Amino acid sequence: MSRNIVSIANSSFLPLNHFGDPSRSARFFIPSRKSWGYCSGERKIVCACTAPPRNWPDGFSAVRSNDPSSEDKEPSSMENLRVARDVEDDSVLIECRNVYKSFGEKHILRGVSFKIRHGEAVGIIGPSGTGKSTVLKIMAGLLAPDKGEVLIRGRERHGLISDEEISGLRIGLVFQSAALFDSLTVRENVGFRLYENSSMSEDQVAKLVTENLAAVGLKGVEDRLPSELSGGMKKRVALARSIIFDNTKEAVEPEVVLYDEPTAGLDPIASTVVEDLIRSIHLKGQDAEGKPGNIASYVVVTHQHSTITRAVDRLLFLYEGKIVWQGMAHEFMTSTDPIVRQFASGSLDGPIKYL
Ligand SMILES: Nc1ncnc2c1ncn2[C@@H]1O[C@H](COP(=O)(O)OP(=O)(O)OP(=O)(O)O)[C@@H](O)[C@H]1O
Repeated sequence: MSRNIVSIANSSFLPLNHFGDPSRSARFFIPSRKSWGYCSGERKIVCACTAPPRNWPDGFSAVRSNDPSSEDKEPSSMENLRVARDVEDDSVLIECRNVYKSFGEKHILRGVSFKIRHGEAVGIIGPSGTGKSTVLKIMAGLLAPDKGEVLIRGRERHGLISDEEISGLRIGLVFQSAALFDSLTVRENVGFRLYENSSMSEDQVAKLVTENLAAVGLKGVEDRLPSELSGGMKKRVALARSIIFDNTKEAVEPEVVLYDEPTAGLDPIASTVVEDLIRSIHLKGQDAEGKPGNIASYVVVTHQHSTITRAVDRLLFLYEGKIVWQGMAHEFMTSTDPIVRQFASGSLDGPIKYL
C-alpha cells in the first residue's frame, strides 16, 4: 500500500510530538544507524525532486477574496481559470477548504481556502502572527484543523500525518530555523531518512548525499557538524535534506515542498542563492543523478520581497484568518488593493493595524 509520506526536512522533528496526540508522536534516537529516526506507525519521512512550473492562464489576475469559497466565485478572470481547473481538476495536489484553527482563545484561521496544483510555485504572505506557519503545518499534517477539510489529491485527510488512507503524495516541510541535529554530521543530517527508511546501503546514501549537497552548491562539508557551518550553509544543508530521496525505487510519488521563511536571517546575496536554488531544484526536473525527479510544486511562506519576485509565481495573502487576496507575484507591487498596497509599501497607514 502506498502511503502519504511527509518529509520533515529542516526540522528537529519536534512538531510531531509537540503538537499532536502523544500516541502518534515521533521518537528519535540518535545516533545508532537504523535506529536514528523513528516515526510512529507507518509514517515515512521522505523527499524528492522536480517538475516544471506552471503559469496559470493569462486571464488569471489578482482577486480579492474575503469569502472562503471565493476561488469559485470570482469574476471573469477567475472564470477563465475555473474552466482550466474543471478540465484538469486532478492537478490539485493539496486543497484547504474552509479551514479553521484556534489556539486557546486565539482564533488564528477562520475559513482559509485555497488549492495547490501540480507545477505551481506559490507564496503565502501576510502580517506577522497571522497564521502562515500554521497553514503550512496543517498542510503538512503536523497540525489538525479544528474545522474544515484538507484534501490530498482529492481525498480528505483526517487528523495528522500518521493516517494511512491517503496515498500518492509526499509533503516535505522545511522549517524556518536550520534545525539540524547538532550532534550529527552534515552527511548524517542529509541522509537521515534514507538511513532509516530505505533499503539503500550506507555507501549509496553517502554518494547520494554528496550529490545532493553539490546540487545546493556545497562540497566537502559532509563530515562537518552544523555548528561549523554558517547560517546560509545550514539552510542549504536543509534544502539538500528536503530534496534527497530514494532514487533506487522504481516509482517516486510527487512531492510538494513547503518552505517556511527559507531566507529569514540571510544576507541579500545568500538569500538570492537560496531563492534560486528553490526555483532550480523545482525546475530542473531531475534529481542529482539526472534521473527524473518529482518535486511537483512548492509553497513558500516569506516576508522577503526578493523571495516573492525570484522564487514564487502565485501569491496568497493571509490576513485576519482568511486569504484576502491572491494573484500572480508580478501583480503584488502594482495591486490597488488597500491591504496589499500597505503591506507592499510597508506603510503604517492603511487597513492593517499593528498593536
Ligand atoms: N502551538 C501553538 N500553540 C499556541 N499558539 C500558537 C501555536 N502555534 C502558533 N500559535 C500562535 O498562532 C499565531 C500564528 O502563528 P504563526 O506562526 O502561524 O504565524 P505567522 O503568520 O507564521 O507569523 P510570522 O510571520 O511572525 O512567522 C501566533 O499568535 C502564534 O503565537
